[in-house]
Amino acid sequence: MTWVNSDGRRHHKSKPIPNRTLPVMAESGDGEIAGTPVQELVLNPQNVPKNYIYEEGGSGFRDALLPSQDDDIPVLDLHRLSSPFTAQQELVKLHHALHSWGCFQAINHGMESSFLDKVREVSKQFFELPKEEKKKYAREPNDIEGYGNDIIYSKQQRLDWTDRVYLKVLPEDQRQFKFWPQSPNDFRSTVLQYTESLRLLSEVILKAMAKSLNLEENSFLNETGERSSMFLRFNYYPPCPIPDHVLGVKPHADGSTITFLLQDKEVEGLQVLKDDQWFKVPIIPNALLINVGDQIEIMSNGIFRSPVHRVVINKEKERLTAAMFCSPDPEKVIKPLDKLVDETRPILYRPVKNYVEIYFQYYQQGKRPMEASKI
Ligand SMILES: O=C(O)CCC(=O)C(=O)O
Ligand SMILES: [Fe+2]
Repeated sequence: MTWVNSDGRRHHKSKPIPNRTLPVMAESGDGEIAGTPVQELVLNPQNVPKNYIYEEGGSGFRDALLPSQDDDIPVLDLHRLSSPFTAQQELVKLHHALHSWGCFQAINHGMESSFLDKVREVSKQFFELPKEEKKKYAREPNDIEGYGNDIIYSKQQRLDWTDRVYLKVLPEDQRQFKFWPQSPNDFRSTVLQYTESLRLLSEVILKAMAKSLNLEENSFLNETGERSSMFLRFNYYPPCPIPDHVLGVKPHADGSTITFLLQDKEVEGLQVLKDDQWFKVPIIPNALLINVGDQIEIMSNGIFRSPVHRVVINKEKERLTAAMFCSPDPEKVIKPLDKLVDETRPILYRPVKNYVEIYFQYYQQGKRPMEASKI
C-alpha cells in the first residue's frame, strides 16, 4: 500500500521548518479520517480548518526573494542541447544548474504552447465539474491514485491547501483507467499524448545529465530500468483567505528521479530553497521546470541536488499545475554510480530499492526518507 505520494516526498532537513509542520501519523494499520476537498472549504472562507493553519506563518511565506540576475534559476534551451555545435555549452550549464539549484527551466522542448495550454485546460475543466461528477474518480481510502486530497491519518496532521488528480501513467499495463476522468472528453487523449512527450523528453534529459558528468549517456537510464514508472499529478490550488498562514504544499523534496512541472501561466506560487533562503520560481509561460528528485541525488552521489521546495497560495486567484514524476522500476537497486565514487568523493548514500515504499515507512515514523540512504 502506498498512500504517500509516489513522488516520495521527503521533508526539509535543515533548520527553518519547525517540527510541528511534520504531520503526526497514526500507527500503521489505522484508517484514514475522511477529508473535505479544499475546493469545498473555500465556500466557507471564514472558517479555514485548524489543520491547514501555520500560526507562526506570517513570517513571509509569500515574500520570498526573486533569484538575482547573477544567480538566476538557469534556463536551458533543449534545442541547443541536441545540436552538435552548441551541446557542449548547454551541458556545462546543465551540470551547474543541477549542482547548484537542483532545477532548471527548459525551453524549446518540442511541445507546442497550444498543446501545453490544452493540458492546462483539461485539468481546469475537470476541477470545474460538479463535485458529484469529480467524485466518480475519487481515490480509495489509504491509497493515492485518483481524485482527492491529503490522506488524513491523525487529527494533528498539517494539511496542504490543494486538491489533486493523481494517475500512474506508465508502465502502460499498470494504468487504472477507472481513475482517469472521462470528462472533459479529451482529458484521456491529452494525458496520453503528454505522457508520451514527457517519456521521450525524460530520456533526453537523463542522457544529457549523464553526459554532463562525463559518463556514458545511458548510465542513468540503465539504472532506472525498462519498466520505469511515471506518475502524473494535476494540482489545483483554490484561492485562500489567509495565504500567510496556509501552504499549498509543505516543504519537501521529490522522491522521483526527475520531475517535470508545468506551471500555471499567470499565478506564481512555487518556491525553492537554496542556501537556506526561499526563492520564487519565476513563470516562463511555455517552459517546463525540471527538478532533480532524491533518486538522482543518490545515483549522482550528491553531485546533483534534490531541492527542497514548497508552494504558497494566493488570496484571490486559483492556481493549476501539472507535475510528472519519473521513477525507476521498483525492482531496481538504486545506488551511487561507481564512476562517481572515488577517494576525493567517497560514497555518500546506501543502496535503496523501492524508494516509494521506504519513503512511506520513514514518513510514518516521522523520519525523513533520505535518512534511509544517507551514510
Ligand atoms: O505545484 C507546484 O508548483 C509544485 C508541486 C509539487 O512540488 C509537487 O507536487 O511535488
Ligand atoms: Fe514537489
